Amino acid sequence: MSTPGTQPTVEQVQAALATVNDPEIKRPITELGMVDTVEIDEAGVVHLTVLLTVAGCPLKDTINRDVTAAVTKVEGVTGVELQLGVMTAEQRAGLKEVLAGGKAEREIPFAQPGSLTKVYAIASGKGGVGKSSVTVNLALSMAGQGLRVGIVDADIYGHSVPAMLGVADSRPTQVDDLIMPVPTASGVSVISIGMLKPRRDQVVAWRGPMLDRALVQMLADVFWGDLDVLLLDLPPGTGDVAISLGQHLPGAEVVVVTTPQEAAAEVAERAGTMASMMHQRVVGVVENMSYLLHTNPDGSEQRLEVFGSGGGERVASTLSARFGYDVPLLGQVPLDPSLREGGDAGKPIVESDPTAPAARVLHEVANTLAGRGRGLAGMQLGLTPANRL
Ligand SMILES: Nc1ncnc2c1ncn2[C@@H]1O[C@H](COP(=O)(O)OP(=O)(O)OP(=O)(O)O)[C@@H](O)[C@H]1O
Repeated sequence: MSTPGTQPTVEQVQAALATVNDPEIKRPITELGMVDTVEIDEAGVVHLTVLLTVAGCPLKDTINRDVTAAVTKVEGVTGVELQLGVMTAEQRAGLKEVLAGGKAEREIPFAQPGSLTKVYAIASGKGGVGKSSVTVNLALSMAGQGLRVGIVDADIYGHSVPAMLGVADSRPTQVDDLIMPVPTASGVSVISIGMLKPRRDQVVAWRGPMLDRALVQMLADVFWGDLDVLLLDLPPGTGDVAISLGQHLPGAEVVVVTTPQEAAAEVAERAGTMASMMHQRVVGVVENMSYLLHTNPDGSEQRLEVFGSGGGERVASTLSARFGYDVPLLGQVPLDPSLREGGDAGKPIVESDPTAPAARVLHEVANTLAGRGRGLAGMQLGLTPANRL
């Protein structure tokens, strides 16, 4: 037993631990929430648990050595019993928050090589074809399967996603320069370019560099946590946002939304080609407003092709031929007043009327996209640097 006066205190041990940096993060382990428990017994032996960020951390020996050395130096310490544990997902989320909050340099988590988040950009040639409706319904359908889903609404003309999800009036909480995405009732996290404006009704003339900053802010300054899927609602066309996205997230894959109309299909092909120029893979085409189901007086059903037919098929086959890989038609979503009503009411059709034909098709598309694995097969290995285009 140590003599009176030399018994170390927990504070002294904590102060010693504060001198130990995590070797990878290069910040004190005490700041990172890695020190779990500290106890000192009567004999002056320090029993402590240090949590590693991931199991099998390759640098655990270094941490073990540094912690033991630092604590041994505290006056009165007669021994160190160090146990290494692993952070829970929640503790890791807390750690990430600490990191993102204090970071000067911004990093897009989804652009990091180890990112496990699938990123789908939903694009269209022209406005009003239902791109936002498709985005929110796919998100909710995937969330319904238990996936962690985030949406970035980058549509500068429409930014209608928050209203469709019932969070039109919500503003994101900000912790220092870290922005928390707005959670919806169904657990989807959303951030909209409209939320970055000081006032909702404010008109902003988004220009290239400003748009680029806004996109990076929505990707890097928002604490997304661990997402399985991130969906981006792009503005229609082949403009600045598509270029910025291609530069910042070349690994994003693109879903093209079109209507059956010839004119819509033609511009949709251009949006798809733009994505390919930015080395993004086009994973498929969704045809929306394909037909209206009409019940005849005799009870039989008929498909009224209000906007013509064949647009989705045409975009899919043109892009397949152009890129040399299969760009499938993922689904044909019928016109359905309850799809519009659901969007207007903040309760999209896959939740409000999940068995409606339109909802079924959207569920199918969501299943297809959610089921696509990661890997080189899904990546474009372009040789031209994106910023030269
Ligand atoms: N299949 C459908 N049946 C009925 N209404 C639909 C369908 N798809 C979309 N709509 C309605 O059409 C309107 C335009 O849809 P939406 O806002 O999703 O299009 P968008 O392509 O995102 O447009 P923008 O790019 O201009 O924002 C909305 O009112 C939406 O509710």
